[in-house]
Amino acid sequence: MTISIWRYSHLTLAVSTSIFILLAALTGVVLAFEPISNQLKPYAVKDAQSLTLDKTIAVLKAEYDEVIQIEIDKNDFVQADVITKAGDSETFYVNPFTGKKIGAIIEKAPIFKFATNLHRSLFLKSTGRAIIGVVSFLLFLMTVSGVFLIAKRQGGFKAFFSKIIKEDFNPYYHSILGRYTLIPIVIVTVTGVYLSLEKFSLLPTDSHRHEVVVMPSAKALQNNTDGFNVFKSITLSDVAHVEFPFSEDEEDYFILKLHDRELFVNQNNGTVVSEKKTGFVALASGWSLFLHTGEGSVIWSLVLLLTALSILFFMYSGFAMTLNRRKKRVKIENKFNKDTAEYIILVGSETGSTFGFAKSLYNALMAQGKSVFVSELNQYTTYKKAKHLVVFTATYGDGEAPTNATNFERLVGEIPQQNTLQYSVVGFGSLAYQGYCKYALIVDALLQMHYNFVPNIKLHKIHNQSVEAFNYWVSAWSKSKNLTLDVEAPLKPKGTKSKPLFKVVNKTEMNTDASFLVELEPARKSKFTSGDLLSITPENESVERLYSIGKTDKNIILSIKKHEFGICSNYLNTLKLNDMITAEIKQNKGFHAPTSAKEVVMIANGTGIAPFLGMVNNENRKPSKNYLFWGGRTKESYKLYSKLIDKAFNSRNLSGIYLSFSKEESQKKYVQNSLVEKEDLIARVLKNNGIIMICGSIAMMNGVLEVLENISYSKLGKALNMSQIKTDCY
Ligand SMILES: Cc1cc2nc3c(=O)[nH]c(=O)nc-3n(C[C@H](O)[C@H](O)[C@H](O)COP(=O)(O)O)c2cc1C
Repeated sequence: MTISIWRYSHLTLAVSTSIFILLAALTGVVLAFEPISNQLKPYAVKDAQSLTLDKTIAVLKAEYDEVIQIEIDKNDFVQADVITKAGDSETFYVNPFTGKKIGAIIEKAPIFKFATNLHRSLFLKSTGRAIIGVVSFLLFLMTVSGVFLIAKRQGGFKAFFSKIIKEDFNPYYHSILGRYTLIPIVIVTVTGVYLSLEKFSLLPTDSHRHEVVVMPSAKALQNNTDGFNVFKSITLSDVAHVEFPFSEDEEDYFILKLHDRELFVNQNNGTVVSEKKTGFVALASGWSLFLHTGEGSVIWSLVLLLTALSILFFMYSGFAMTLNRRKKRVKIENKFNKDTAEYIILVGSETGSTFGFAKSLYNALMAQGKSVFVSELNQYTTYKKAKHLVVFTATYGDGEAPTNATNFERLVGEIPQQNTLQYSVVGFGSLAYQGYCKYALIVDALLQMHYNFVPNIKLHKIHNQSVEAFNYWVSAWSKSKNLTLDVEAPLKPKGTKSKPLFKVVNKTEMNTDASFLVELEPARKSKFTSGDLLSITPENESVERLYSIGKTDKNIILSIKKHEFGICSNYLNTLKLNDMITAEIKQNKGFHAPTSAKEVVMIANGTGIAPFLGMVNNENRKPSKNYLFWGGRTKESYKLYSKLIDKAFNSRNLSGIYLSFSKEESQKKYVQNSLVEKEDLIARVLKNNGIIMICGSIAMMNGVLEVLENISYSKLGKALNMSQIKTDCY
């Protein structure tokens, strides 16, 4: 199978640099903590940034015998190198307002020293630095190829930021995180390369020179530095470093390294003798260092930390995806060649799973003694003896051809066949995408228009590699060919998570309201309770349908109303005993039976009774008094549930049941009417902090809430307390 150039580059770069990137990312995680821990030290003095330099110089001169230099680091800590009054030479952090010492210089912790060395040079000095520089560049290239892969996956650059459809955990989060960390990774890699180039002196040299501003005057105009205008106009936020004059010689200047320029200042009169602007290269070096290390900024250090962690995740998920793709790749060893086979199977596949289906068909046909040849759509060529063509193709991007099918359209136009072939196209896709099986439609149209091909059976689409849908196509196709094929389901790659299976252990007949009960037994041990939801997505459908679960023993009870055009209810109605279905249990904590209330009122209409059937038959529930109000059409409707209700009564789990029938001649009442009749009971439950649970239609819920509100006002003199109400209505 051809893999795209972008994926190939991305993977090759990842494999070839993996060990270095792993080391760089791991040490990057550690190093991100260094600026954070430094920033948390208490040496930054409030408002120091707006203090003017003349003030700091003055206090330092008064406090110490001699000041050699001051430096303001990335953390805004002011460092002074002084000779103390006791004659000692010392360097420490000072308070720039008072000149007093506030702490000793931070020693780099051994862990940070170790991580820095490993990160910068792998302990290999210049060789290591060069390797890291190159790896940084390769990581940048990997980011670029990653951008192209995301664009391809999304169906173009325009859709780069549109919603990513979740198929599996690794590809999904690889792409999602890739989009979030794209800019930080570009910054980290580009600055990494820049810093390496700087170390090897490969950057252009700074062309700026010191320019004389005022010639030094021989006459001392003023010998009072704190009065110098130039120092008054500079705040500490501008300063990186100040070197004090070494002697009283007029040729010895104050050397001020500011962020954007360097100044020489006459020590006697304060005139700026010469000035040098900071060049672009030096500015870029400063920015590169900051952006690469995060020094001085907790927020940027956190961004760098997350970026390094993401790189580790990319490595894990990228390799997991590659392994998974390899597992999916199916090898087919053709026993016949393209010119001797009667049956040709052409496959369009991006991640390999479609080959599994092709292999199943290949094996089944070979077992029948047929001559078969399997190949990729991009390998389309002439087939001398072929009479039947089957195309199995996935769709990728957003309705585009998978990578091994991109040339098919051209090839099919260029290459004529000797025979006329009967063809059938099967599309493998996902309903989650707008262009569901779109490429299969294109292939089908191309073959339809081609004079060498006649349709056999119409295009068949398969959602999410459904084996059932595949079997359905096999039986239709083999019937059209007068074949009896025994097709084995393609093996799912190891590690593919399949949805849980449930066995149908009971199913009632449909009653007069087209309602029925289904009892399902989970194939695997499952944790769920009444009130949770069961999500069912019928084959070939993308939209899930949620049903409220009633739990009896270890099984699930569903109450279903069959709607004329309801896909899911019709599907469930076709189930027979011992059929297996796939479904997912979804927790619905908001509708679990209360654990502490002494009295519970359960109100339902129609199939909304399902969770209550489970709750009132749960032997393990803490004893509470349960009252069930149910509304249906006729007495006949109720028969569906009567057995389970009687059981609950007999085991004393149900204290009262109040039925209302809307279509019964003798009654004609709704569940709301029963509530009004039992308003004393309702008021008592509300008053005693009981819980009222409602399940069924929204219309019923609205009517019921109105009645409850009225009862609360009239009987308790207050508004209904909604924290006592739980609903699950649709
Ligand atoms: C990134 C991505 C894009 C996809 N785009 C589409 C699409 O546009 N239309 C569609 O029907 N299926 C789409 N699919 C679903 C695949 O076609 C489907 O899962 C198919 O069975 C994969 O087959 P393969 O493993 O042989 O490539 C897409 C899947 C992925 C991962």
